[in-house]
Amino acid sequence: MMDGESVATGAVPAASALAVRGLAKHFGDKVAVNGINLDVPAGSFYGLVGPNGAGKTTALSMATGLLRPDAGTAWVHGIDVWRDTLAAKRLLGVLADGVRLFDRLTGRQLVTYSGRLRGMDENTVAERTEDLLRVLDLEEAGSKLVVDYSAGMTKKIALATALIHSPRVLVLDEPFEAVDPVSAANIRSILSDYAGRGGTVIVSSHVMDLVQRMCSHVAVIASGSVLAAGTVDEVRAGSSLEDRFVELVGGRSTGEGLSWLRT
Ligand SMILES: Nc1ncnc2c1ncn2[C@@H]1O[C@H](COP(=O)(O)OP(=O)(O)OP(=O)(O)O)[C@@H](O)[C@H]1O
Repeated sequence: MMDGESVATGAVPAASALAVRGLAKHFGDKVAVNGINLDVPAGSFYGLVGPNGAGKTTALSMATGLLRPDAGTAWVHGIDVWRDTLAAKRLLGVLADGVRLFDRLTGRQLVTYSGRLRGMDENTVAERTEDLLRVLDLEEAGSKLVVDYSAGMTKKIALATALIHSPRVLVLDEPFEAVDPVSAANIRSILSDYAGRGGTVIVSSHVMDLVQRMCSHVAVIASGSVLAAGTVDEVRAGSSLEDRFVELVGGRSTGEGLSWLRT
């Protein structure tokens, strides 16, 4: 579907891994998300891009059962996120932006806790926790308190908590922010393998080059509305995604800039 066009209401979009219809949220006078529609095909690697304050985090929070929408709803594999929140959450792994972790636990304890909370058995949780710590280069840090982690380590341990139960749909808000290049490459290959095996990944990112290389689909959001959505090739329409993004969103300053900023 292009440009978030409206669809017939009433039908449950069961074919999509994640679908949202008419999703809206305002904070006081500020319209953060302005009635958006999106369809994320199952098995896709879906990028969500947009300028700062575009509404990406708000939209993803509403789509994953973390923030109640003013209007509209979301479905995960046909399950209404706001009618059957628990069932929808079982299918989801979420890396939320800025959500507090239980940071008085060690990394290993936090990941273990997430697995146990999902009802997984102890041995599987222990095995997967070690696997995750290893591929995310957190083996040593696993016995440190999360409160003492760097920003990148915190991002990686939060990602581990989103992966432990092998969800059908992963929703990751800026998963590469503050993460070093080697860990980022490891995370990219984990996510690509996962999508290759039928999982669905939705990532928000500001790195256009990464989205262009990594994602099969992309939606461009600005001022709470979807400006374009589809496969990456459809959206970039022969240009680079970065050029297309600037063209769609505008806002490049061409003036003199900060003439006083000099040595
Ligand atoms: N809890 C809140 N209270 C008030 N305003 C909010 C709140 N959360 C978000 N907003 C506002 O809603 C708008 C959308 O914010 P949101 O965090 O969804 O943007 P974003 O696209 O994720 O931005 P970024 O790329 O900078 O992370 C912004 O104008 C923001 O100031």
